[in-house]
This record gives sequence, C-alpha cells and structure tokens, in this order.
Amino acid sequence: MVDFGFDIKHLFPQPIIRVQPHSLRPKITQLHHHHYSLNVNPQRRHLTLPSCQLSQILDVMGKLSADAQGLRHPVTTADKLTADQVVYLMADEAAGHWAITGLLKVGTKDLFLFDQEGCCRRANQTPAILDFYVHESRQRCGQGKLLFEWMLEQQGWSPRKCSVDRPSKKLLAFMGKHYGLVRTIPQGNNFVLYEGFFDDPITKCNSVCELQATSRVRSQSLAKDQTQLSIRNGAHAGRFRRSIANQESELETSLHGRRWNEPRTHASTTCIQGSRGRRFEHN
Ligand SMILES: CC(=O)SCCNC(=O)CCNC(=O)[C@H](O)C(C)(C)COP(=O)(O)OP(=O)(O)OC[C@H]1O[C@@H](n2cnc3c(N)ncnc32)[C@H](O)[C@@H]1OP(=O)(O)O
Repeated sequence: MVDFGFDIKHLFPQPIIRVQPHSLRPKITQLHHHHYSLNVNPQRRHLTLPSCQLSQILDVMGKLSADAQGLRHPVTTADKLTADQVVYLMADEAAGHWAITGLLKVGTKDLFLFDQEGCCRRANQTPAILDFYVHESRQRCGQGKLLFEWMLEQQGWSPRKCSVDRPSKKLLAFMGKHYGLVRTIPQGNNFVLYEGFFDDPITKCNSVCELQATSRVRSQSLAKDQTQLSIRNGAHAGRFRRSIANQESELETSLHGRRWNEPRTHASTTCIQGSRGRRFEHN
C-alpha cells in the first residue's frame, strides 16, 4: 500500500474513485484564495487542496506502475491526463489507515486495427486500457479484478471490446484468468485486441478491399473497351488511355481521402488495406 504525507480518507467516499483531468488542475484563483485563507506553512499549503493531493497520488502511483513494468517513463502523470482519459484509484484501510492500493487508467483511442481477416479498419473511440497497477503487497488477492470490474461498470464497457496498450505478461494472464480472453488478433501497433472485438454489428461500410476490387474491375473493363476501340479506331486509343489513367487517379484520390480525411464519428468504421507492421494509430 502506498502512504502519503496527508490524510487521503476525505478523497475516498468509497473504496474506488474516478479521477478526471478537471479534478486535478486547480484554477489559479482557487489556489490564490486557498493560500490566503489557510494558516499553514507556505511550502505545504498547496498540498491541502484535494486537486493537488490527487495530482500527487497520480504521479506517485504512475511512477510505481512504470517501475513495475520496467518502463523508463510513467504512462500516468497528472499533467499527461487528457480529456478523453479517466483514472480509477483504489484505496482501503486494511493497514489501520487509508492507503492507496491501485490505479487503472483508461481512455478512448482512434485506431486503425486489423480484423480477423487481416483487413484494416478504422475504429474511432475504441475503449483502451492504458495503465493498470496494483501495489505489490496486494497483488494476486483479487484487488485487480475488483478495480477492473468497477471500471467496466462505470465506463459501460465489456472486456472483449477493450484494446490493451502494450499489456505486460501479468495483465495478459489477468485477462485470460478472469475473462477467458486468450486468443488475440495480431495488430501492427502496440495494442492487443481479443477475438470477438469485431463481432458486434458495426456500421456497414465499403472496405478499401472492396473499393480496390471495384477499381480493378473498372480498370479491366476500361482496358477491354480500349482494346476493342483501338482495334476499331487506332486514332482514339491514346485518348482512352489518358481517360483510364484519369479515372484510376480519381479513384486513388478518393481512397486516399477516405483514409485520412474522414470525420471522426463514433459509428464510422472504415476498412482499409494496409501493410502489416505499419503503425496506423492517429490522435
Ligand atoms: C496496459 C497495462 O497497463 S500493462 C501493465 C499491467 N501492469 C503490470 O504489469 C504491473 C504489475 N502487475 C500488477 O499491478 C497486477 O498484477 C495486475 C494489475 C496486472 C493485476 O492485479 P492483481 O491484483 O494481481 O489481479 P487479481 O488478483 O485480480 O488477479 C490475479 C491474476 O492476475 C494474473 N497475475 C497477477 N500477478 C501475476 C504474476 N506475478 N504472474 C503471473 N500472473 C499474474 C494471474 O492471472 C492471476 O491469477 P493467479 O494468481 O490465479 O495466477
């Protein structure tokens, strides 16, 4: 368990709390008012603000999580928490006083993901598990499951629909044990997806595979027309060749536009053929 130099009990009306960026950064006026209204050591004044205390807890827990995973830089810090991310903090008083026992940071990501057929799909607002840590003294006691279940309930997510950012061996084992999630869908980025991720009915859309097949058929039929016409009238063959080239180029442009310029909507999922190993995530 992790102790801090201040009492954390007032931060935890229940054992797990949800922390969002707006509860971390105190407004300047709030800080100013606080400094003048409290008769405490100026060095420690800011630590009496709940938002500052939460920030400190996040920084310390983020660092411990990074150490546990062998990462050079913490994934979680108060400063790095963005509007589409949430941190769940868990605490208890098993040691006779309230102490922090775990952290779980989640968020949504717009990702390009490979489905089971190897077709690349654009998946907006994908639930993502970003950082998960239970203090060493409390691991393998069901604390992680408790925290994860709470998060799923609050977020309205199901485990199968979560992408996991660079899971550790322990987290892979955790997902297997508690949710039977073992079989993964290979991705070209750091995220792990489990089979079943694409199972729900998703917005039907033209995949790029289909569009490119259409392009090929159109090219073949244009080429056929061209051959017939060049036999009939050799003088017009050049013009037709240029026409084919123009149409192919238009189709390519429209494909390119679909790849990178589509509006970011919840339901839209676009299937794009991409080379494996290439990272498609965009922020
Ligand atoms: C996206 C990411 O955040 S990746 C990084 C994940 N975090 C880490 O690896 C940091 C260190 N590990 C931890 O903090 C914890 O082990 C967590 C968060 C992964 C799991 O929390 P716990 O409280 O241990 O989970 P809980 O008790 O509910 O479940 C235990 C199961 O998790 C897995 N697990 C936990 N610890 C280990 C371990 N040392 N070795 C192998 N599997 C482990 C096992 O499946 C275990 O079941 P078992 O004991 O029957 O083998």
